[in-house]
Amino acid sequence: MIRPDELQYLNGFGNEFETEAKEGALPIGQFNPQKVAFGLYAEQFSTTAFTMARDKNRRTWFYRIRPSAAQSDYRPFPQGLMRSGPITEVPSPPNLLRWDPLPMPEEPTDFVSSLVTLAANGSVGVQGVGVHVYAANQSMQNRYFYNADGELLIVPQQGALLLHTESGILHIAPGEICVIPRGIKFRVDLPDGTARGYIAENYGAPMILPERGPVGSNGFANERDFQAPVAAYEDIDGDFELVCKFNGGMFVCDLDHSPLDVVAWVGTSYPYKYDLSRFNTMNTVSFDHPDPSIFTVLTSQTDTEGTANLDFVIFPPRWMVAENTFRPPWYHRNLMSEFMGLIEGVYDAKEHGFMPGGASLHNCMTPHGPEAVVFEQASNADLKPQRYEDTMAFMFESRFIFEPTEFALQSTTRQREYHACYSNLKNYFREQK
Ligand SMILES: O=C(O)Cc1cc(O)ccc1O
Ligand SMILES: [Fe+2]
Repeated sequence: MIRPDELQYLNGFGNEFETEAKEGALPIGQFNPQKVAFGLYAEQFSTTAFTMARDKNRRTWFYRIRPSAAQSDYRPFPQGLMRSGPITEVPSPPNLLRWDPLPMPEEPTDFVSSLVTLAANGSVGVQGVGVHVYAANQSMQNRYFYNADGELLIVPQQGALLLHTESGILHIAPGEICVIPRGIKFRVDLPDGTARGYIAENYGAPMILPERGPVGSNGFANERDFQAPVAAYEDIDGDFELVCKFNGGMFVCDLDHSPLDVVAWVGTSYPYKYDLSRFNTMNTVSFDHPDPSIFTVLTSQTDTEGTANLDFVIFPPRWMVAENTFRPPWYHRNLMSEFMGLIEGVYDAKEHGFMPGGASLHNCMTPHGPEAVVFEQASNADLKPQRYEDTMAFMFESRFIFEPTEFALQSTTRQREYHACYSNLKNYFREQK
């Protein structure tokens, strides 16, 4: 298996990149010459409408051994526990919800077969988000996958992923993330034998970097730290399956060659990775607890300004220095709905029960905040500078209510007593009267 240090990347966010695995494969000065070099086929791949504004337009030209059209008809593929928004199989309760990590499978299970939907919102393929988890113990064999319903933001929690994509190869380990555009074909190898993590399937506008406002021209996630792969191709014949998720359904077709046969590409739509430790965290150096939007890595915007389809927010290691301040998250009720996961360590609002690989869901107007014991500690803490170490929680935040799946509500991993973490909050007012 390829080692991470053998891979090369193109640095930057939102750039038009060009890369060729064989010198001379990229046409110069035009996109579709009468004959492409080396007998390659030209194929345009668009992940925004042709007419999208120039700064948001995403399309890539592939120069490949065979066009993607060289494939069989599709037939149904087992749906498993993969679901899409809207979730109508069970009513969505406004309850606080939390889950233990998904156990590793006992049977050989690859990335695609292991996908389980915990929640989804919006309308598949158009706007909204699907929230999935994976727990796999086998590399994908003779099988490739693409998602026609949205881009995939993959957040590994345990075990690295080696992603062989049409655009090239990416290695992501826990602490890194990647985004795979809608439609890009890929297969997943597991360098560590097993892997577990979270996925936000973004049906809406492709993710971009949030504005920096008065912070200026540097900080938060910096463009130069995003990495796209260089072109790499497989020229192999054989019996292959191409699985796809399309309009919420799972389908499969046959191929007699590898679909990862792109020798060169130029464009603005490509997978990219980001190391979360590169996030330049901003926070108060005086008092009070800022809104968590200050930790936004990537955002998918809607037509309503400032109201995201999906924000990807992290809670990284950082110094806490706020004076005369209750430092953990305050108690709150929000318009925006919050799905949270934990990559490693402990999250400051929840020292118990929110485990690496686990998840919580606090939907629109569902009240939450620090558990009772954290309230006691933080209200009485000596407020010297304190470094939060070895921790990385994240949030998928959306304007649309995350509807849990039937599996999520019925699963034995669901912590039915989660709400009890608030039951010991005392009436101090009466004591102090
Ligand atoms: O609910 C949470 O833990 C996420 C969160 C963190 C924070 O610091 C402020 C608000 C918020 O929703
Ligand atoms: Fe919250």
